[in-house]
Amino acid sequence: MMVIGILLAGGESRRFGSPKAFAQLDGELFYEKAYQALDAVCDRIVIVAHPEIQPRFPAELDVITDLPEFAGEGPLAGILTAMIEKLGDLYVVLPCDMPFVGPAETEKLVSLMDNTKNITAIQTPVEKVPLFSIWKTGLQEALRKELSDGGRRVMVFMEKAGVTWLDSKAINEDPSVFRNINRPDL
Ligand SMILES: Nc1nc2c(ncn2[C@@H]2O[C@H](COP(=O)(O)OP(=O)(O)OP(=O)(O)O)[C@@H](O)[C@H]2O)c(=O)[nH]1
Repeated sequence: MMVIGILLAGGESRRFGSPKAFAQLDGELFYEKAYQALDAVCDRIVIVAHPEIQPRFPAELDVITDLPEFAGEGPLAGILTAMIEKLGDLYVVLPCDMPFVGPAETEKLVSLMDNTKNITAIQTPVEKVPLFSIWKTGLQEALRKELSDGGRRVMVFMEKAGVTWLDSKAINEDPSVFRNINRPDL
């Protein structure tokens, strides 16, 4: 079983004002936090980065950019790119802007994965959290079609592909662990 981690860092960070992957929390960069969380459960990790920040990552990391035909077209473009570039059985997706998710959370998510569905993700009492999720292989063609048809919305694709939404409490009692940082003051 080959488990690939997909670290999403291909966004514009417009609301944040500077690249979120390189923002800091407790002396660590956001992308380092996400990397450590993925490292606990993945055989390999691929960072799908915005071209402008690709050179800033350490040379030993595997950093790619979106497929040219879908570049910058949102998280689905990043996920498809990683799935095409790295063949695996399972893909654990984590965005660079969820710095409170750590190894304990990725381990629980993997252990609670619903094998009967293509995607397993979580929902807190207030919202669904589509980008902290596990995707089975075999979705590449459906993803390509979705993007070619102009589909950009992650949750729309997830529902079409088949998704189980786990209660976030099963992974961490505190729902604020699953918040994503969009602005510098949050
Ligand atoms: N590979 C890739 N990742 C993306 C793309 N757009 C967003 N992401 C990532 O998906 C996650 C959620 O992104 P958002 O916060 O919605 O968007 P953002 O572009 O980073 O920020 P804003 O410009 O403020 O909307 C982050 O980890 C982004 O880096 C994209 O086009 N390609």
